[in-house]
Amino acid sequence: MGGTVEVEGLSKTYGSQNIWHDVTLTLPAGEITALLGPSGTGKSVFLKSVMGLVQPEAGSILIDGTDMVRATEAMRLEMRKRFGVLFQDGALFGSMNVYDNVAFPLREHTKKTEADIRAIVMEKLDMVGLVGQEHKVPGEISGGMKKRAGLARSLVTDPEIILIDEPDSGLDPVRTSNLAQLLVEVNAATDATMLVVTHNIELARTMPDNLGMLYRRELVMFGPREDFLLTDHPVVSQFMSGDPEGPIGMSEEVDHRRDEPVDLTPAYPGGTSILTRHAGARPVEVLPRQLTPKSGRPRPAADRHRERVSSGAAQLYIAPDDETDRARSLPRKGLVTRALTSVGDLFALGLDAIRSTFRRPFAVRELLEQFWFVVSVSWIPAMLVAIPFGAVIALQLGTLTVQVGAQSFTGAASVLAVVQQAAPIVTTLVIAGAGGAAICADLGSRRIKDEIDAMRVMGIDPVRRLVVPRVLACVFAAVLLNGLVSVVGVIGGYFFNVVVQGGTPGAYLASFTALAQISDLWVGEIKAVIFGFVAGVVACYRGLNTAPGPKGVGDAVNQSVVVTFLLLFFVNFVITTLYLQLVPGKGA
Ligand SMILES: Nc1ncnc2c1ncn2[C@@H]1O[C@H](COP(=O)(O)OP(=O)(O)OP(=O)(O)O)[C@@H](O)[C@H]1O
Repeated sequence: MGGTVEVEGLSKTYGSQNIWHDVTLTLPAGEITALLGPSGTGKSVFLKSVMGLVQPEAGSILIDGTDMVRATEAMRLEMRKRFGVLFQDGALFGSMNVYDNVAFPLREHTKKTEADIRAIVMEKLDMVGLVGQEHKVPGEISGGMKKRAGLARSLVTDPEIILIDEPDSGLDPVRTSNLAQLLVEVNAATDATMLVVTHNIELARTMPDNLGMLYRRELVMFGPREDFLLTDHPVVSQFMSGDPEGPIGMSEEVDHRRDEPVDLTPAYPGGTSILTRHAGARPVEVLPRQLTPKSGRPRPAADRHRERVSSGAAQLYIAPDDETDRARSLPRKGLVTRALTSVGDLFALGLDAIRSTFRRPFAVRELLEQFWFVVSVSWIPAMLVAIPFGAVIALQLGTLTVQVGAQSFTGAASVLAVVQQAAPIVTTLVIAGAGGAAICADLGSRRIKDEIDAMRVMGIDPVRRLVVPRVLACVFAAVLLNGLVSVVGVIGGYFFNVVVQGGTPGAYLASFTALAQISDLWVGEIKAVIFGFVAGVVACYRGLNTAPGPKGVGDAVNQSVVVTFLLLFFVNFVITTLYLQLVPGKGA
């Protein structure tokens, strides 16, 4: 049987926006519970809080004794292995076909053979009617198929708690009913605790054992279907009948701002229920029929639920009308506080990436793919920039040394300028502009498609799986390209100094060997390592923290490139100053 989820006094804010506060409810073990509410009332935020993906400011979420609010990320990753989650659009990984998507949690968390994995995957695909479609990638299947594939993936590890975000979104009524029936069959077969977020009235009437409703930042009602569906609470009955008249308006923001209390007198006096109104002239005094498994398999949760209702253990909760709490608004964090928080989070991600580099299993394939990708998009621009850069430095220094009568130092000055300064900066600017921007866009679009959250709820750490390979790819690519850019820059400088400005080849090389030392060459590569690391961490940080929507991804890419450039010049200044102070020049 699935676990019990006990939510106590839970509150969540975003900036100054109070999403909901003091939410208290219990998801009874093995039963199906639906959470309803108009758009924007924070149903998805609540679901993510239960998964530990969103951090509420107050309250607790106890799952068999573990508090998801206070648990460390490592504990949450472990707890989430007990969850199966179906996101709104399935949150399938776009780079894998349906089969690999469904097999993913088994490959990550079990030592099963491929033959065993195949048997489980095909059984789940059969359950959701997707046999024959397993070789298609998410871009080739319909919204409904994505949902069913997401459901199959959420079931492969036999989860104890199944969380489902809007199973009906984007589906026609028949497929919605089929999916609801499928969820009931799954509940009968697994006895898992299920929480379904929806605003589909038919689904809410026929599927769950318990229902709750969020409205105007609070849980207005929660309890067994037998009571909830027969209530005359104006908010609940308006919502359940889809009536445009009533306390629920066009937008949650406007509803929030209204300061008058909700009128709790029934809109339809005389004890008529929402069901009566649904049936028009024919009064219906009984509950709508609840879906039962067509397989004929008994649903143990239904018996336990009946028992709880008849013994009086299951009670309907109705929120008191409390205006003061509702009107509460929180102070917004200042710009400086937000900037400092971002810098702190960026550092924390950098440290986490270093720590996670030494954790197993290491995503070698992802590293190789990312390294190849970063090098392939960066090497041509890097080379094209290196030649004029080397030439400009050689011409400038060549002219200057002639002016002061020190032509014999031209070689040393140009090579050191290219190797120590120009090459690492050029390389990393190109890596940040080409590779880093693409990494940021990739992670950002995965985030807005819920792929990152899907990974976390499967108990997989995105830092180990996604960030470490990308950061290391940037570091290795920076070292490799820095070497190439140095060579091309030095050759370019030699060509312009010796061929164009008439310098002597022997003097060019002799001055270099006389004045430069091996550490001068090393410092360039050390800079490349550090700059590559900075470019990779900033790109991943902005990608993983992208705001919702395509504009959010665009903004994140822009900020990632700008922030990397600023950091690079600052870090270069610090390293150069330290090097020149700490390492005496040859012959100094
Ligand atoms: N990461 C976030 N940052 C800031 N605000 C957020 C974030 N996620 C959600 N919100 C805000 O929280 C509120 C509730 O959003 P949520 O998606 O939970 O609503 P919902 O009830 O699931 O709506 P719908 O039924 O339309 O999906 C919205 O105002 C949304 O803008």
